[in-house]
Amino acid sequence: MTTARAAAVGSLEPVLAVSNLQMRYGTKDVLKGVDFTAQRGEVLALLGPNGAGKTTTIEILEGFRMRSDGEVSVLGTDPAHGKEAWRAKLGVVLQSWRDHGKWRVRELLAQLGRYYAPYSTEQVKRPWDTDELIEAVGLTEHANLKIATLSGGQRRRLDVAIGIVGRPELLFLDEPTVGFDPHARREFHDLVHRLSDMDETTILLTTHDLDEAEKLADRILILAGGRIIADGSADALARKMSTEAEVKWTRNGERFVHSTLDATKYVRDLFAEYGDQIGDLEVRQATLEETYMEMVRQFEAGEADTAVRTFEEVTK
Ligand SMILES: Nc1ncnc2c1ncn2[C@@H]1O[C@H](COP(=O)(O)OP(=O)(O)OP(=O)(O)O)[C@@H](O)[C@H]1O
Repeated sequence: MTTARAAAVGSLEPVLAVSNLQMRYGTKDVLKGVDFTAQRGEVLALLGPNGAGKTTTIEILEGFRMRSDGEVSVLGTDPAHGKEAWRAKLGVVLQSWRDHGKWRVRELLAQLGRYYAPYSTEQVKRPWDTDELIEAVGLTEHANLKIATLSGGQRRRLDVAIGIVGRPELLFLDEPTVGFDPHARREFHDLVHRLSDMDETTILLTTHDLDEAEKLADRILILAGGRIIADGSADALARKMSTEAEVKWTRNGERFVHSTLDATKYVRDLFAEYGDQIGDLEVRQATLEETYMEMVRQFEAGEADTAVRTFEEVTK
């Protein structure tokens, strides 16, 4: 096979392929059969309640944790057997801060970047130029400061810089925006878009925040009850929902509320019967967020099975 052809075939392979992934801690099954794939350049958000297994999933894909069962391929390699050259193509931003407090921002990034130099290619120069990287994450004014003096949000930006200094093909971000103010959050979202659009970086991020997932991700994967219970774009998930709508109106000074699956027909019938007597009409469909939050509430109240079943019913 020619090199060009091999590259073309290679690019069609999914960057991530996960099939029937299972993880058991002691007697507790946390992942019971997780399935998904990601193509090059896609941004995926793995969303789910506390304890659903998001970090576990991401750690298995990073090669930091051994799975109990299932098939996993990350950039064509089983992470359980990934070598240095494979690891150099991954970027990882963990949840917890690894302390390098006495280092200065620029110094640390330049130092970490050296590790990636042997993996530089014609297409992808590695590492990222230190000052350009610092600018990309919005730390230019802080480049010469000791890390211990940075605020929480600035440290998180540095975490992101550490994760992308080697210009990864695939980037894992575990709850990247915790501690960001709205401005830092918006800048971070711009950075994620830039990485996926310009560098075709594939990104898998975990978040609790549906709003963030909607803003950032091409696809949202909802993990609950040990499985992916929804997989699609925010629009597709919202469209799939066939929940009841609430119709409110007044007639002769009296207020009425009615729940119905077919609001259009109900309102048509209402006008056919009462015409001009109808006032203050309001029709509200539950949003994806409301449905998701209800699922999380039930999940956190210990009703995991009910939560998953209800959510699946409304999004099927
Ligand atoms: N090393 C471990 N040993 C035993 N149980 C563990 C271990 N790591 C995680 N767990 C348990 O597995 C479940 C999933 O944890 P995980 O951290 O993957 O969830 P998460 O979705 O990332 O949660 P959060 O949103 O709170 O970060 C939890 O019940 C957790 O207590």
